[in-house]
Amino acid sequence: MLAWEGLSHRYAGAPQAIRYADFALPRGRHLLLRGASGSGKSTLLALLAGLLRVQQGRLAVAGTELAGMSPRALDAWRGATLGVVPQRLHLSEALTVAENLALPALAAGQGADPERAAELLEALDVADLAGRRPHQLSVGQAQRVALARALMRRPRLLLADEPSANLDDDHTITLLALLLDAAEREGCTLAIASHDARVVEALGSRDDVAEVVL
Ligand SMILES: Nc1ncnc2c1ncn2[C@@H]1O[C@H](COP(=O)(O)OP(=O)(O)OP(=O)(O)O)[C@@H](O)[C@H]1O
Repeated sequence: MLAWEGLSHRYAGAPQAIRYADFALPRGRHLLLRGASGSGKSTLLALLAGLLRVQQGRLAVAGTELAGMSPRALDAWRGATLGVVPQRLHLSEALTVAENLALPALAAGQGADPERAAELLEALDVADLAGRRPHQLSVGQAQRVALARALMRRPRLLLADEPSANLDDDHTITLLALLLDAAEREGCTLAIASHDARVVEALGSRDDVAEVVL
């Protein structure tokens, strides 16, 4: 599902490249990417998502070798393969929850899928919030909506960058359970980047989670 070899990334003007030790995610495992601030977690997630181009080395995600793909091909691949729960949720305030869930399909030039949206909101226990706008949601509800949006197009890989940032202990534990449950139900692989000790403690001991420490 995920593997890289000889992978490094150098930002323009940076004195040196960030180098990643070779890694292959065992089948059936989720990924916990951890490391100190500035160690390169977000950069690696951006590479996995095809948002940064592979400059050096090889990177295979869900059976696709990303090095050498054109930006256009990467865009299409990303939309069909990945779901992303961003650190700041980026729900559109101008739209209702249901409309926010229609965005991924519309962005890909496809029709909205209200049945899929309803199914996900139900599974995430926020079915009654479909008509609300993001500012009318609690923190935990907004997290669920962002997760539902990430799952709309049935991704094979679900990426979450520092999902517990700004969450208290209870919300953090609940969110991790939601992410793991959703990955199980949807049959997708989860990749979480975090330097939060609570996340590391909750996920590090699970035998369905492999860790990469940067
Ligand atoms: N656009 C950029 N241009 C130049 N340098 C960058 C850029 N983005 C990140 N960096 C640098 O690359 C290194 C890795 O950054 P990255 O954001 O991947 O780390 P991180 O492990 O996700 O950190 P954090 O936990 O603080 O979010 C850091 O030294 C950072 O300063």
